[in-house]
Amino acid sequence: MAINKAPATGLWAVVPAAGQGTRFGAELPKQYLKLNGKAVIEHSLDALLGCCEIRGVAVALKADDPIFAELACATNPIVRRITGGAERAESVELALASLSEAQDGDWILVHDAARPCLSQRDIQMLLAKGRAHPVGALLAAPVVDTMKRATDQTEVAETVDRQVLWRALTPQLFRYGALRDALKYCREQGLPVTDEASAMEHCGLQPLLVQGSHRNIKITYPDDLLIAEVFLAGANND
Ligand SMILES: Nc1ccn([C@@H]2O[C@H](COP(=O)(O)OP(=O)(O)OP(=O)(O)O)[C@@H](O)[C@H]2O)c(=O)n1
Ligand SMILES: C[C@](O)(CO)[C@H](O)COP(=O)(O)O
Repeated sequence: MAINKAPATGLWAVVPAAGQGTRFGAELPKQYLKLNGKAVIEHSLDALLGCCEIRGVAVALKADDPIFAELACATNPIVRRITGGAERAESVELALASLSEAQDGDWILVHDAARPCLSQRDIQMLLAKGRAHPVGALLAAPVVDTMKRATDQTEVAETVDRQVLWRALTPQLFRYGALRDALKYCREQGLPVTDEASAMEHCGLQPLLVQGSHRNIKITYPDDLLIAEVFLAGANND
């Protein structure tokens, strides 16, 4: 893999793309579905590759993935492919391990392949605020609905104060060594990790929430693809 030359502390990216897209229910994993003429994952990678500070991008794929290699972004010299794991956290851990040139103090952006509407503005804001924070940061969006806690019978137990509730987005930005250590600790302890911030939280750390665009959706269900089409078409007005 060629490496972008950049001074000082390094910046690298990891893209978990080894999911099946079970909830989406398409024949292909959702990251390979067409969105405005390109695969979903190409949009996600293009956003990262637009950040010229990034030295290398490790993409975690399912074993024997036949599709990624056919995409134009697969030939980008700073993109490397690795085989992911059964869970997203395992895919991220394996991708981190493949970045053998990275130093413990370098920064890592972890971004879902399934989030194709990431803007340069959000990447730059996350980098500026996250690198100034001792732990690191994640893009996030405040919840917009009234939030209820449910009983076991799916009745309302209480209304939860939404002022303190945020939706976790990606990218998430952490130091290479600290993130590797946190993911390893959670794996060994059997702790649930649905995003990188949760691994850091299990280690007693408090990542910074950086408010990002509500357009940075994760493709989960078929309707999300239609919404992403509209968001991408209007991306210049973001
Ligand atoms: N074992 C896994 C599972 C998920 N992912 C990636 O993590 C991101 C977010 O996961 P999610 O939206 O849950 O994707 P899927 O696991 O594909 O979806 P589903 O849960 O509906 O099967 C996606 O880019 C997905 O490809 C991964 O790299 N490795
Ligand atoms: C990392 C993530 O995108 C943050 O919202 C999300 O946790 C991954 O998706 P999942 O649906 O929880 O697997």
